[in-house]
Amino acid sequence: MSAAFPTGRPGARFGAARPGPVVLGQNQYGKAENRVVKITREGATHHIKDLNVSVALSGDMEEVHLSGGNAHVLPTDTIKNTVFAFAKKHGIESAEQFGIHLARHFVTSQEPIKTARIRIEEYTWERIETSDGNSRFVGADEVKHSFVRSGQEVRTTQIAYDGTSWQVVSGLKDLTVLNSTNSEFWGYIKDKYTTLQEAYDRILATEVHARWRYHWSSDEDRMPQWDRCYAQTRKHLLQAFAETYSLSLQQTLYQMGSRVIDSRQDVDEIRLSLPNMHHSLVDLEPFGLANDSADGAVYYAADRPYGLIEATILRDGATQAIPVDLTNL
Ligand SMILES: O=c1[nH]c(=O)c2[nH]c(=O)[nH]c2[nH]1
Repeated sequence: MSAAFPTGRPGARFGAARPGPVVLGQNQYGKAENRVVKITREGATHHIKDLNVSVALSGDMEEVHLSGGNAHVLPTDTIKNTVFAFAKKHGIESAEQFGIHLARHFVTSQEPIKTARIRIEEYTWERIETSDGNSRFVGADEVKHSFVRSGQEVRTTQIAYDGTSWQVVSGLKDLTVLNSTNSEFWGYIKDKYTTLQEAYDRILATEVHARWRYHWSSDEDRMPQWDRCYAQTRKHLLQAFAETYSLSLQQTLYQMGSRVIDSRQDVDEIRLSLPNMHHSLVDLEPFGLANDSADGAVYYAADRPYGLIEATILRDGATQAIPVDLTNL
């Protein structure tokens, strides 16, 4: 059985006029967006973990929907409390590890609960460098307890567990990158609606939204080192973006995805969603100013509409399991 994404039984027939029995379709419940912040202390040096944890449980839940009998319902309030208690009791080694702990707990501790899906967003904080080089001392202790929230990407993970198998899909969103050259776009279809000029030296910028599925699916297998895997995958994405001489964002996307699949044996599939953050040269001719992509070029950064380039890159033989629409993950 796949732990992937619970689909449930087919839903009721649509159309109010149609006669026939009504059945309960896919259902799940839980507590969404538990904002958990944990501070751990090493002397005066503090560490921060800042998570947004959403829990969705499903299983033997016909009764509560059909008659309101709550005997199988673990209250969402209890679900919330469990998230906070686990942060205290077990710590947050990584978002993935924390999600695995929670999913295992819900599925194994309550008989009616058959599957758990834990979604986590992680926000990163950087230390604030103080005027004395971040090394203020109180007694013998170096004081490090001030942070600025990183404007960079949000780390994400989704853990799905059905009591037997695991699916871990991790990722990142809002990682903004830009190449100020080494990007062209030409040779495309031209019809009567085409006005786009061919570009032989353009800016290529995007906000990387990526989800990758780990090969790990069984407690029998060696578990990946989640933090290291995240850092390496992020690095491969960035390096492939920077190192690709791009003839289209589609080509860059494929290079980014295949770099991850080639370099990380523990990743079987990656889906990338890349908005093309168009930068167009401003026409400054009316002011007697030549403006081409040579030195000192001035661009207009349009924020919408934007091209949206999306694809899944897989290890040969792997099954595509990451949903096409990443907002549904
Ligand atoms: O890299 C690109 N891919 C496209 O499909 C496209 N379409 C477009 O107008 N500009 C671009 N750029």
